[in-house]
Amino acid sequence: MDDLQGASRFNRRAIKVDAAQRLVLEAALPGRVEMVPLGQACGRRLGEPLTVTCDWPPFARSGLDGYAVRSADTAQASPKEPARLRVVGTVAAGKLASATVQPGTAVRIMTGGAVPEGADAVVMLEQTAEALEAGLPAVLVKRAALPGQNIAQPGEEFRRGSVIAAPGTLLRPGHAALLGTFGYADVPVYARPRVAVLATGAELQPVEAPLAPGCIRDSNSAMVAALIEQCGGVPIQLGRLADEPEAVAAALEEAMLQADVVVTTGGVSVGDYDVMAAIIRRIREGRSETGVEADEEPANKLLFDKVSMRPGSPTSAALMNGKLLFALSGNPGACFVGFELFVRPALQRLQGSEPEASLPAQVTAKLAADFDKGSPHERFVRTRLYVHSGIIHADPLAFGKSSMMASIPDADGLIRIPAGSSGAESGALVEVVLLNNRIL
Ligand SMILES: Nc1nc2c(c(=O)[nH]1)N[C@H]1C(S)=C(S)[C@@H](COP(=O)(O)OP(=O)(O)OC[C@H]3O[C@@H](n4cnc5c(N)ncnc54)[C@H](O)[C@@H]3O)O[C@H]1N2
Ligand code: MOO
Ligand SMILES: [Mg+2]
Repeated sequence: MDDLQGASRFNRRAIKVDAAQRLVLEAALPGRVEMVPLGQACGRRLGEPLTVTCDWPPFARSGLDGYAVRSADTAQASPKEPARLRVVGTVAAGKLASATVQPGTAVRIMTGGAVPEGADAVVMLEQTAEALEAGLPAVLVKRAALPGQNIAQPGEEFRRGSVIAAPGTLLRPGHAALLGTFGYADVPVYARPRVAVLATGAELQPVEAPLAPGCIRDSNSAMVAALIEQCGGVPIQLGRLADEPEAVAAALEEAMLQADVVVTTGGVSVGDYDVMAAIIRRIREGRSETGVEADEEPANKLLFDKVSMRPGSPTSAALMNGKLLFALSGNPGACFVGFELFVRPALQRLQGSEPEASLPAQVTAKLAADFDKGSPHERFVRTRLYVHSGIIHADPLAFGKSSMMASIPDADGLIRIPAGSSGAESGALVEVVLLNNRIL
């Protein structure tokens, strides 16, 4: 494997996590916009600004079941001396009144009904009594009504033309209510980024295979695919690749044709068969023969090939054929952390989220146990989070080594132990990167 030999294998320059994240967000730009039925829009990011299509409510609307009246007619009303009004019609929701409300009259009205002309208040049913006036239906109103009472005025909640939500907004069920109200049967949303997943490593067996000596099953592909789904992307699992640079380069070329982003795992360190390190080095040294080089923005460009962090220090990212390529570490813990810190923000950005908002949210938490740190790099420690007396506590999980996965399912966050420190003591305040932007 001559391509993997030589001094250039070792002169990778580590950059800080924040700088690496900035490079990723500069390279990841919002992608295609597509129309989806309203029922499928929640959880997607809006692709175009949507505006209010009519004043809301669109008509003066009763908030109660009762009677539409002229408030002046009830000014002297009391339980002892109620106002007596002739009932000249009924309005069900969805129907219009046949009569207007003239002095001395009322119209029976249901919640959501259009308040008839002439009325300026609605009296709730419980404050009235049915009566007769010269043998015709009438109502006794026992309390003075205030002008406007129990009526939602046209346009009081929304004005036509105002913005419902800006592009990049993550649509929630509440947005569905607004979009339904304003007639958006189809909604423009950012297309789900298609993300190819490739695992490298001759030791990797398919999940369904029995264990062979020296081999393990490929678990990273399933984890990365699930993470991609969680970010709103569409995973395209392309399976496992042997540690053969030409075969891997060809597979990447193929993957770039069908995906917006390619994620590989494994082979990114300094081992003899670390094939992704060789591919990334070709890009760094401008030796990639593939792709058309644009004048301004090269189609093949290294973003970083080492990050000052643990786990995941050899994590690399590049543009290849103009597409984002993330080469995550093979160690499951490092693979997971690399995804959260770099791939997730890229997928958010591709779906229109603002650069700053694309980064995982961070909270300050109280450390629930001492944490000793062996490495001089910034450390990302998988942790459980819980709230006690209104304060977020971070309880570091056992089995947190880069090569270990036992702590990944229980992790709610990643404690950031700064570079240069020797760890942190129980009770100290620490910064925690949230996983999937959720505390619990
Ligand atoms: N001499 C040095 N050795 C290593 C260094 C170093 O700086 N100098 N860095 C270490 C660090 S840190 C990490 S992290 C790993 C990175 O390894 P690679 O990204 O090259 O990954 P592999 O060598 O392919 O595999 C590492 C480990 O993970 C297992 N693996 C790989 N793929 C999968 C998969 N799809 N599913 C489950 N497990 C997988 C693999 O069998 C290995 O055990 O390098 C250190 N070495
Ligand atoms: O940086 Mo590697 O991911 O520890 O172990
Ligand atoms: Mg390796």
